[in-house]
Amino acid sequence: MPRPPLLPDPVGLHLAHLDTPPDWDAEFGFPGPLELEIGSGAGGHALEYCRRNPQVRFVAFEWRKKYARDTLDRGNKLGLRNLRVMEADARFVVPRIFASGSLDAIHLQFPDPWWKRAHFKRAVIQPEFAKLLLDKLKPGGLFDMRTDVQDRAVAMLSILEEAGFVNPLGAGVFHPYEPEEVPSTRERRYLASGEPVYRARLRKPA
Ligand SMILES: C[S@@+](CC[C@H](N)C(=O)[O-])C[C@H]1O[C@@H](n2cnc3c(N)ncnc32)[C@H](O)[C@@H]1O
Repeated sequence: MPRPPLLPDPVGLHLAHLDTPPDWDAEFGFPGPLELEIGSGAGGHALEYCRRNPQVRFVAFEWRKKYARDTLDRGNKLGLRNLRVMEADARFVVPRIFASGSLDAIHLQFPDPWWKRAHFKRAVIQPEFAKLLLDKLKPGGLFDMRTDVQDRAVAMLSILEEAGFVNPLGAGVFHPYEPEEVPSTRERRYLASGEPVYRARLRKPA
């Protein structure tokens, strides 16, 4: 009987297996700022951000195999040396592979497809994980959050501010749209339709 085809290894497995942070200079082959995206989906933000910012070493987490593999393939076709894609649950791997104070920025865009209140407990941003992300950022580092779900936006902002992130615009205040921002795949749809997007640009205290 023919053997069933084996699934390819998850993208980024060599990093996901590590118990301690790698030497990121060796991994990328050059020094520079280190940034993280959680839930990169179809990769619209990760790919364009890496293209515009070749000096940034960018690690994108996306646990769905097809999205992760497509993003990596498209990044390779574009010749992006500064992108790593991790097909893994960010909540379990981020704690191990980034040292405290090592990240210059964290990007989290339209994270939760589960927008009902009853589903809040499944959300990526929970109090403990928010504290962990704060620890991984450098002093002054950026947390860039966007979502179209108002309830989730308010809840995430409150959890992040409670964890110690500083909102330069004042607690609970959303950030206006900036035309030079790199839109995510999902965000492009809302920019075209004019539907509201709730944005926050928070900082770790310097
Ligand atoms: C609603 S989509 C948005 C994708 C993209 N950020 C955008 O704006 O187009 C959320 C994505 O996050 C991914 N995701 C959710 N939780 C995750 C986790 N803990 N680790 C890795 N990926 C996750 C999902 O698979 C999904 O592709």
